Amino acid sequence: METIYTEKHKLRDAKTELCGGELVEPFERPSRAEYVLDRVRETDLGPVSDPDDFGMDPILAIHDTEFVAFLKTAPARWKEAGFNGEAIPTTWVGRRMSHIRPNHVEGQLGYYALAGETSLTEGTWEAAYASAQVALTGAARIRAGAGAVFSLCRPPGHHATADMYGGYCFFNNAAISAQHFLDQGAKRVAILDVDFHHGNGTQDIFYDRSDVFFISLHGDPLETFPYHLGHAEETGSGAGTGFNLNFPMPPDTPFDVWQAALHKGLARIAEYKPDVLIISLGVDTFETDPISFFKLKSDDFLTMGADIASAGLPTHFIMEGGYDVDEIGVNAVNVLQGFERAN
Ligand SMILES: NCCCNCCCCCS
Ligand SMILES: [Zn+2]
Repeated sequence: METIYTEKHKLRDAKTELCGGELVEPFERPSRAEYVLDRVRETDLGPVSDPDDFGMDPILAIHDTEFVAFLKTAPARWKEAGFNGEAIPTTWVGRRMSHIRPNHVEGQLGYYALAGETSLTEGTWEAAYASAQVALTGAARIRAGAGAVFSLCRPPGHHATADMYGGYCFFNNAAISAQHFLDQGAKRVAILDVDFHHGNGTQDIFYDRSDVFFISLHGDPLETFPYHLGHAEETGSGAGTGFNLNFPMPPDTPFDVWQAALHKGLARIAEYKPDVLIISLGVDTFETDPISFFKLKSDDFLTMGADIASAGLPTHFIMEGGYDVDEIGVNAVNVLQGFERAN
């Protein structure tokens, strides 16, 4: 299986994350992509290629122009406003408050942020742009006939909506890939999000549409991030009713319970008959992941990959989360190897 990767992910190198009332070293750090790349090479998974550049249009097909411009200018504006640390929001649109966008960068941070752990820094925009190109290049490989491809995206994307960032995400790489497939002639795209955290951004983007079927297996939002979306009763709206499927699961969920939900999701994907399957591949479902609470073991990721292969669809794997840095390479590539062996 070919891997698409770029060194430009290193431009996203925030020094602080707000966690537990402290500024800590971010969990979403450059070494994550390097561990995965090392494992790709160690296992001879396949060639590693640089991304092509598809420009801004596929990003703007998903994200609002003002939001994209904000991400680009906010770090410099933050400094000009006299703040010394990295740009972290401190105010949000509370209940029954106005949705008029403030002028001041401090107000705009809360207007565009859905969470406060993710600092905005110089280089973030460029890294997010490059990550989207990694996704788009993977999509192009599938369109050119590849049965499967791995877009080693960093920063991740599944928490980003059309006009909000957070949860370490800025541009929604899976959504950008899905829209690109549709713009290039696909009729139906399924996105299966196996990251521990609900893909609130991807759900939000396609919630009222039937041409993208979004399925997510994740920690119950009553107990974990993103907290404010991801419940089972969220099944889509308008034309999208029935094309959104959430499987929230409790703390300490073991693989057999998780896999039962996967099989239900794969059955619904088979009924939907998509032209392509996009996998939002987060491996923070791992038993020792520092910010999650499922109990998958490394071998379970091999089984996960084999189960995904059983769908028999062209499959675009897009890297999302996974934070137990040492193990992230083994677990992510185990999914890809399990997929390959089953094919
Ligand atoms: N103190 C940790 C809080 C983490 N909150 C954001 C989690 C984003 C996961 C992206 S896959
Ligand atoms: Zn996650």
